[in-house]
Amino acid sequence: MSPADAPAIETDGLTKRYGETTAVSDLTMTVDRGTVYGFLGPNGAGKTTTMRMLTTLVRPTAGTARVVGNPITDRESVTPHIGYLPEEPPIYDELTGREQLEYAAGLRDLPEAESSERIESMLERFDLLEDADRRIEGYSKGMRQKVGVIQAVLHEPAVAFLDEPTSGLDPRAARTMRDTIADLADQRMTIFLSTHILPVVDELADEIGVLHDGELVAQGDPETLKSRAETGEARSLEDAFLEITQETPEQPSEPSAGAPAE
Ligand SMILES: Nc1ncnc2c1ncn2[C@@H]1O[C@H](COP(=O)(O)OP(=O)(O)OP(=O)(O)O)[C@@H](O)[C@H]1O
Repeated sequence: MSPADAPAIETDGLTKRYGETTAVSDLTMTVDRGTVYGFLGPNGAGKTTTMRMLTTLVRPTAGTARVVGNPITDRESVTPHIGYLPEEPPIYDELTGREQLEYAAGLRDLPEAESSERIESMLERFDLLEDADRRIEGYSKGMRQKVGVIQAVLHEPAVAFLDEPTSGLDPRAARTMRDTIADLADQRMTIFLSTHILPVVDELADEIGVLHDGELVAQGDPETLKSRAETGEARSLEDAFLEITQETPEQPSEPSAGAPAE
């Protein structure tokens, strides 16, 4: 399969252990191109570890994964196709917002004319134009977050991994963020979206995966996850999430509703 036809993400038995702790256990999943995949799970479920493996920052203990057809063990083949917004975006206090984005574009070898146009339009979209020539050390948390997101998608990667993209944003900026994610997905970018803010996932995700104690315990589109398996009755995504991730030591991997994970 050529990279152009390959799914955005495919994992097979992906596992990461840290000593006695199994952070991610036998994760097998497929994310289609151009979709928003909501990646949910309680604190410590293994979401960040999964994203760090898929972005080549951490090596799996076992299993395999491909991002647009490229094995994650081959960092050079994967990185041109991905963007990553981690919890703490890698930005430099001593640069201005605009300089930071120009620097990020340079690392990606973007042609200057194209990148400066894109930087301007993203700065405008996120209401950062007025502050673009101030040093980042004077930015608020939300302003830093905006710069982090812009630099994750500036090179129009095939897959953007976004960890809590609306963190620290005021309601208007959070709205802009959600609209931007929807626009990017319309342009066939795949968004791998990890957040605890369930209405954001409910609004944007085509598919949701729920991780619990390192295992994928439920997967499906939002409506499927929200409908009670036994009665078909609808509930909120929050109710579904709480039910799926409640501690059931006797049957730890049996979600009570929603499509079971593959
Ligand atoms: N570098 C590490 N060394 C040891 N244990 C780790 C390391 N990174 C993660 N873990 C452990 O792996 C498990 C999964 O952590 P991870 O950060 O992936 O969870 P998460 O789902 O992203 O949580 P949160 O929602 O709180 O950010 C946790 O038990 C954590 O303590």
